[in-house]
Amino acid sequence: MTGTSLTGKFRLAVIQLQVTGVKADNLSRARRLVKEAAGQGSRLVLLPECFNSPYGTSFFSTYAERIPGESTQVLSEAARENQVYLVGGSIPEEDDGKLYNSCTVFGPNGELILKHRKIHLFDIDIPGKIRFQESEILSPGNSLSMFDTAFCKVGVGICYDMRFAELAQLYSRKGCQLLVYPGAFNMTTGPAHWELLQRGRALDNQVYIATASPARDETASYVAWGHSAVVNPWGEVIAKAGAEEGIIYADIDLQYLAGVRQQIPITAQRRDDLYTVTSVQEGSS
Ligand SMILES: NC(=O)CCC(=O)C(=O)O
Repeated sequence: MTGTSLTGKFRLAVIQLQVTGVKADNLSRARRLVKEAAGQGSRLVLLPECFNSPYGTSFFSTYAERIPGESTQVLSEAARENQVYLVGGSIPEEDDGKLYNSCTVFGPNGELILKHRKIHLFDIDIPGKIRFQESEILSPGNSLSMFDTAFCKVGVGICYDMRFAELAQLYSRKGCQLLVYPGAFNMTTGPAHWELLQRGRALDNQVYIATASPARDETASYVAWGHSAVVNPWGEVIAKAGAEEGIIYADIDLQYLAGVRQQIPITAQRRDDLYTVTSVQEGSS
């Protein structure tokens, strides 16, 4: 279903969850915070990357689940009970002997409407700072992932996926007005790039961007930067968390987005005769 509400506005909530090693606690806290967000009028709620498990290659196989499974059952119920679109962050997914970093999205009836497997695995090596190799354990997804809501079309990426401008551009060209990235940047790249990337993706594509990080836990093996945020199509940060657990809210205004696109009409001005970004998955939606 496409289209917008009568006002062209809807409320988005981003949950910056404190993720612990106890899966049941992560699930119950996520469920409680989804309810709280819905109670504040949110129609779309976003959870962080790896919301049911500590983030780290040594944890993925232990916490991995099939989909559907325990964690996605909780997400489905939370979406249905609260009548929200729920972007369920991500979980380590096990399928056919492989592990993926997968985001599931549920509609207000609790039905699974999308599964996105992280396309770009987080493999970096910054000497003296951080080395992380998701590809030692995980397999990449191979699909773009978009879903329709009653308000607008939404594109999904997971964390490192945000570094790839082409993906965001394709989502925008396919009609997405909001891009969501569950993510877990770290204490090196977080302060340097997290907000910059979000503002860049928003400005380049004249879309809203929402990111959800786990809350910071200084005792964890991987310390997440936090600072979940929402950025508008003008490139302004309109909601931002600190390092701790909490919910941030933003009103997504599609008339405002249309106004920005009208004032600075880069889409119509693009020189498709000189350059283009194409998907090998034409028709994917
Ligand atoms: N979980 C991730 O993909 C982390 C990405 C990250 O920190 C980056 O700098 O990129």
